[in-house]
Amino acid sequence: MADTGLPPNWEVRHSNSKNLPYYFNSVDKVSRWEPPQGTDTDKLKHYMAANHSAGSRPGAVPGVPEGKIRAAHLLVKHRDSRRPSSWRESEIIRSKDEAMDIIKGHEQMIKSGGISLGDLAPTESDCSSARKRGDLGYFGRGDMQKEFEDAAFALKPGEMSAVVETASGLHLIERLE
Ligand SMILES: O=C(O)CN(Cc1ccccc1)C(=O)c1nc(-c2ccccc2)[nH]c1C(=O)O
Repeated sequence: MADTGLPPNWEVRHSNSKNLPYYFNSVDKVSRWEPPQGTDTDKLKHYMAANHSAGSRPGAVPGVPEGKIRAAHLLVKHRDSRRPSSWRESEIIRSKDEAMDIIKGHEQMIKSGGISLGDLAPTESDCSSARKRGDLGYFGRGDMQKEFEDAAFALKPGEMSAVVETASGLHLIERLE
């Protein structure tokens, strides 16, 4: 079976009614228009180019907007953040150095395998995306602050950035797709 880059039990099928490929899980019997989490989109891109290129842009991955990636992040704000307030604290007074100590602690816990970024974000992130495990959805170049964009686009799916500083605060970024 050609390597689609999809997680186990997932396959690419074709919807004749919509004339579009979709993704089907042969065990759970579920289907979706977007590739499931954990897809290696580079491998899927090559598979699609070789097997489903009829009518679609070369290298296109159905359900993944062209040139976009999906990432989650954990944001620790400080008193010099552009908006030193969040769902967690109405007034954030910690210093940037204190924020750095906090986010480095989160980085170590994630790197040690003790906990994932998606498990930490809901309680520890100062971003409104905390309620979505830090998931920001798909975004392209030009959508985010430049430092954030450059760090996110340098990651491979599944990788986490070092601490990234933006006007919003200090971030850890995990590329999801
Ligand atoms: O920077 C500002 O002037 C205010 N912001 C921007 C913002 C505010 C609310 C919702 C989304 C973005 C934030 O501070 C902020 N930035 C982010 C952010 C920054 C980079 C990537 C993703 C999110 N989240 C937040 C937030 O409160 O929830």
